[in-house]
Amino acid sequence: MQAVLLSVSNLSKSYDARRAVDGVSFQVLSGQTVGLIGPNGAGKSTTVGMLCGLLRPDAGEVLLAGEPVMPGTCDAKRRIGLVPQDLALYEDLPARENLRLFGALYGLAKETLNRRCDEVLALVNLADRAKDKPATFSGGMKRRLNIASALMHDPDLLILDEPTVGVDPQSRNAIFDTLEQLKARGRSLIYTSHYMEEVERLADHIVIIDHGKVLADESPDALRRRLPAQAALRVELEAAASEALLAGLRAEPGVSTVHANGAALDIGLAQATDALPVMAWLERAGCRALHFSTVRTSLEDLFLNLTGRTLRD
Ligand SMILES: Nc1ncnc2c1ncn2[C@@H]1O[C@H](COP(=O)(O)OP(=O)(O)OP(=O)(O)O)[C@@H](O)[C@H]1O
Repeated sequence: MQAVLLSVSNLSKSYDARRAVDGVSFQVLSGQTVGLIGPNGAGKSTTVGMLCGLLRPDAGEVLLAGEPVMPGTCDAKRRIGLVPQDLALYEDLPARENLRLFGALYGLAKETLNRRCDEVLALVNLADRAKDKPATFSGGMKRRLNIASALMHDPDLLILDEPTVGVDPQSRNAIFDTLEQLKARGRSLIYTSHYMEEVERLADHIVIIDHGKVLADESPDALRRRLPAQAALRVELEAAASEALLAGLRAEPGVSTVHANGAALDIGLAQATDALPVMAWLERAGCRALHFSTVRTSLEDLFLNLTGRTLRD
């Protein structure tokens, strides 16, 4: 059985009257990747700040291998690497010198510094740009260097706060390659995002957070089993449907959910094959469809189902 590396219990934090994090608990097992997902303002960055000991919780505690992580403590924090949402790099210092600086801050000896620079530059695929300044890098390359700097002290747990914001698709894939390599080497990761497909790709376990509270804390497979619909029928009608019609639609066999946004209907179906009977029902009810499509549901739909809102506005 995997040992518990990080244990988060009942974390809470308010900014004045606003409760940003409200009783958050979860665990990260050794070697596990946990995806922390929620919309803008859900409380992810505030949680991350407390996990790294940068922010003091109002209540609750964070233990890394049994040791408390708090502002002012040191030992446990040395085992954590943080990739913050905002880039933390010196633009006019060559990439390798940036890394040496971060390594020196962690007290690495000279030989270890040089070796780790080579290792992490190779890991993030920037070995050929070691002498160049970040000021000449693309957004994605800067992100990769930012990840490299958090890895200099070879942490057991790497925490990444929305590492793909402003990143081109090629660099995004390079970031995933790096993280997959770290996973294969047994490192533990916490990855925050408001993109479910990113979290699904990497995470062994997903914690869904909204308004500072944990809504779900399960494996991707267990979450998928909670989806009320396996497919969705999206229909654009000529005019908005009446409440009576929506109620009738909800009562139809095979229909699990109906969300209406003006003339657009998003109909959750138990099976993709329920789409045709539902279209026939709409026609019999006198609704003219201008456009329709069917899609397989994804974990993004689970968030919609749990909160009535989409992950991104
Ligand atoms: N320093 C601060 N002072 C006051 N309020 C804050 C501060 N930092 C965050 N908040 C508020 O706390 C709530 C949670 O914010 P937080 O940044 O933790 O969420 P998030 O999920 O990381 O969002 P995003 O994806 O936009 O970064 C929000 O309502 C935010 O406005």
